[in-house]
Amino acid sequence: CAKKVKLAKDDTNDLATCRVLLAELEGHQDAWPFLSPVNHKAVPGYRKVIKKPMDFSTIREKLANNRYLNLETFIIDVNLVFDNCEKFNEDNSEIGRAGHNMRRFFDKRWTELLR
Ligand SMILES: Cn1cc(C(=O)NCCN)ccc1=O
Repeated sequence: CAKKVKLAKDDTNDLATCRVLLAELEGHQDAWPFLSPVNHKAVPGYRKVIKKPMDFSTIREKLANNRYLNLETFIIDVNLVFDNCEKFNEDNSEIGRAGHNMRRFFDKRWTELLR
């Protein structure tokens, strides 16, 4: 739009960008541990250790209900998924490795889309 303050970032396409990024995360072959909330009844210790659970289906729900203020608050939730994973899982484990792979993929994609 014309006549905006020069320093303001153009956030017009941020919602579409979040939807694209989330779809790509969900479609990744290593997304399986993160597609739905961790079942804390089936995973001993999870509820006590992880203070703010997050997963891709919860992010999709929040996006659909306009719960993200901007791209940054969306990225904070995506990173929460990976930070929780690192906290609870050994690096050298199936789920730990999936988390590292997904974080690497996400970092690459959002910088490509926004830089
Ligand atoms: C992200 N995460 C997932 C699980 C899990 O068991 N997910 C169900 C996969 N079918 C356990 C711990 C953990 O940190």
